[in-house]
Amino acid sequence: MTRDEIRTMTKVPEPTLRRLPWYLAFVKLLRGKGETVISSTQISKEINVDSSQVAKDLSFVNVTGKTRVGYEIDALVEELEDFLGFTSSHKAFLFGVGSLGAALLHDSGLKQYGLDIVAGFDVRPELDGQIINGIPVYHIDRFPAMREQLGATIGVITVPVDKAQEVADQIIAGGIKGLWNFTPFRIRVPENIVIQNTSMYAHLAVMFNRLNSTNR
Ligand SMILES: NC(=O)c1ccc[n+]([C@@H]2O[C@H](COP(=O)([O-])OP(=O)(O)OC[C@H]3O[C@@H](n4cnc5c(N)ncnc54)[C@H](O)[C@@H]3O)[C@@H](O)[C@H]2O)c1
Repeated sequence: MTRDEIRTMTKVPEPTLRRLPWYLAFVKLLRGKGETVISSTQISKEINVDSSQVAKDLSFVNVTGKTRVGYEIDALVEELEDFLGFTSSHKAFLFGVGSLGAALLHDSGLKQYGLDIVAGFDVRPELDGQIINGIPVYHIDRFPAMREQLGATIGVITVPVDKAQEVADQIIAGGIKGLWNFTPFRIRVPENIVIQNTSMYAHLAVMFNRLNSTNR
């Protein structure tokens, strides 16, 4: 079996997937400063991750470092972006154009990372037909037709917590395959559906807890 075949068959550990964007951001910064090569030791020092772990993480990506020289930065950036799915465009719909949903529609950074929100949906009639940051907003009733027309397969969920499951069921039935859930509700999904829960507040709780224990 070739190295590439082994790579595609191996399930990438989630911690690796979480660390790789940190490496990417760092090497892009270095590239901006005119650097052309980087070693895993340098990445390790900057990101504060063991250098053998950095090498192991990068072994999932299609790059090979040269002994005592390291990785070519251009190639590393290109391969990391490609590997992380940031170079291809993933079409998404956003459900719940309230305070968080509208803020996400305003975030142009998502597109740079490969998430292209092509429409927003809400139940409030006054939002139907509005354009936010170039993105059209429709009444949720128009979801089946728009799904057919625009072909998005990812749903960003920013509805009130008590509506999360209902909206998820509705959009999965309509063909959505991946959910990026911002609500604090643990949405249940069929096995073939990918779900990613994201909470700023969970990170905040970790920070508060650490602050309390370090400043005691
Ligand atoms: N993950 C995070 O870090 C984070 C941060 C902020 C808020 N949240 C969560 O995000 C969600 C939204 O918060 P918010 O402050 O933007 O609330 P909000 O009330 O401002 O917005 C919710 C929107 O959803 C719409 N909505 C209600 N039912 C709907 C349905 N069936 N289909 C489509 N749209 C529907 C409402 O009309 C409203 O516009 C909440 O669940 C909140 O807990 C998460």
